[in-house]
Amino acid sequence: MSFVIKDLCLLSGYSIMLLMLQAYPVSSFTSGLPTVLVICGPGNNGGDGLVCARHLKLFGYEPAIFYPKRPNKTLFENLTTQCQKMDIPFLSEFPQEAEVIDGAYNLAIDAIFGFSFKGAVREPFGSILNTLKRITIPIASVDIPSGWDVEKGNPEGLQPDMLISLTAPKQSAVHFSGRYHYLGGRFVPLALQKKYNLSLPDYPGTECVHRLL
Ligand SMILES: NC(=O)C1=CN([C@@H]2O[C@H](COP(=O)(O)OP(=O)(O)OC[C@H]3O[C@@H](n4cnc5c(N)ncnc54)[C@H](OP(=O)(O)O)[C@@H]3O)[C@@H](O)[C@H]2O)[C@H](O)CC1
Repeated sequence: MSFVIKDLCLLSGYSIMLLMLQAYPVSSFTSGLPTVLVICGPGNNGGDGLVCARHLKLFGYEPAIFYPKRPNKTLFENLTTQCQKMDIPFLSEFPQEAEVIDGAYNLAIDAIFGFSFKGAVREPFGSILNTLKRITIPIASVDIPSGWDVEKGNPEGLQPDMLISLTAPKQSAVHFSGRYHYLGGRFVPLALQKKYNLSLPDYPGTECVHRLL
């Protein structure tokens, strides 16, 4: 059964936005605008970030995107255009100082790498992750904290406040120690659940997300 990646990115990105509304509602941002920094990587995890930014904007947040390595693929070009047409700013460079990020944003969304991350981090993402490790505003990681091994995690890596597992929690999720762990993406057909012996929780009613922690 082949999924259409773009649909799954769209569903995942929407699910991610729903969790933001639950865990970090606009009203909780006491210091002014609910500004959110979305850092997008070069693959589908980055695609999730683009979709999430667009939905956050619709719900009253003020996202800004840093997207340093953009694949020459129509899907990602279109997702980028959608954000541009919604006046979501794309940063031309990444603030190296953690204090600058802490001062300008109330939340960071880590949509850099998901389950295809492997090996030593290649630039510019090594520097980006080093800065993100020093910020004090909450970080929400999409699917897997970027820089973590999908199974073993990374004790020296990012320690996000929120983890949004997509489809099913990855093995590394056992190492997650933040406050919020959600499962998003109500799009796994029963046949696939049975085929991969996935024991996914039931989503109540019309919910697309499920809080695990
Ligand atoms: N695949 C699906 O069914 C869906 C996935 N979703 C989300 O997407 C990710 C997995 O997406 P994928 O595109 O397979 O890969 P990533 O986004 O995790 O990584 C993308 C690229 O990152 C580069 N990379 C990998 N390792 C490193 C490294 N050590 N240093 C620097 N860069 C690295 C690599 O690109 P290169 O061109 O540089 O080789 C990867 O291609 C999944 O986790 C979900 O979040 C959708 O949500 C739904 C469907």
